[in-house]
Amino acid sequence: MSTTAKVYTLEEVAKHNSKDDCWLIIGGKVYDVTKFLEDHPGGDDVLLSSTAKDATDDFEDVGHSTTARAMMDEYLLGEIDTSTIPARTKYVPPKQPHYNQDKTPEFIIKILQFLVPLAILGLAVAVRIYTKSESA
Ligand code: HEM
Repeated sequence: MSTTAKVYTLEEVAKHNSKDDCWLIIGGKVYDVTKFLEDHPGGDDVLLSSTAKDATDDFEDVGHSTTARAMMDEYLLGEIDTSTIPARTKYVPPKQPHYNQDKTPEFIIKILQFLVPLAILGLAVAVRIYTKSESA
């Protein structure tokens, strides 16, 4: 066996994504599982849906047995050029909508927040004084 394994790009591997031609990337290696599709205990659909990407997580999530891992050598083609696999996208939380959506200038809101309670208080005092002088 040759010691220099063939190195494939993701683009190259991704072309093999059908029932008649199915390649997988698992643990940095490339496997041609076309002949195994029908015999895979987990079914062919899961294998096909794991094509054109790094299927390591899919493979590991199932918790494959050592028997399953030993079988893989039979389908080994070569290695994947890891630089061709896009890095995991980091979760970016959506931006919180701004509270002040109507674009009213902030300072007007601040002034109103101060003035409205003051106006209510003033009105209350005025009513009180007025009713007092009326009853006197
Ligand atoms: C060369 C690659 C693969 C080989 C040789 C392989 C082999 C096997 C074997 C032998 C089993 C029987 C259970 C065991 O011994 O662990 C199995 C089950 C299974 N495999 Fe794979 N598998 C491969 C890739 C994948 C991938 C990429 C997925 C994607 C999700 C997958 C999903 C499953 C599922 C869902 C089961 C059924 C588990 C259950 O019902 O208990 N396999 N596989």
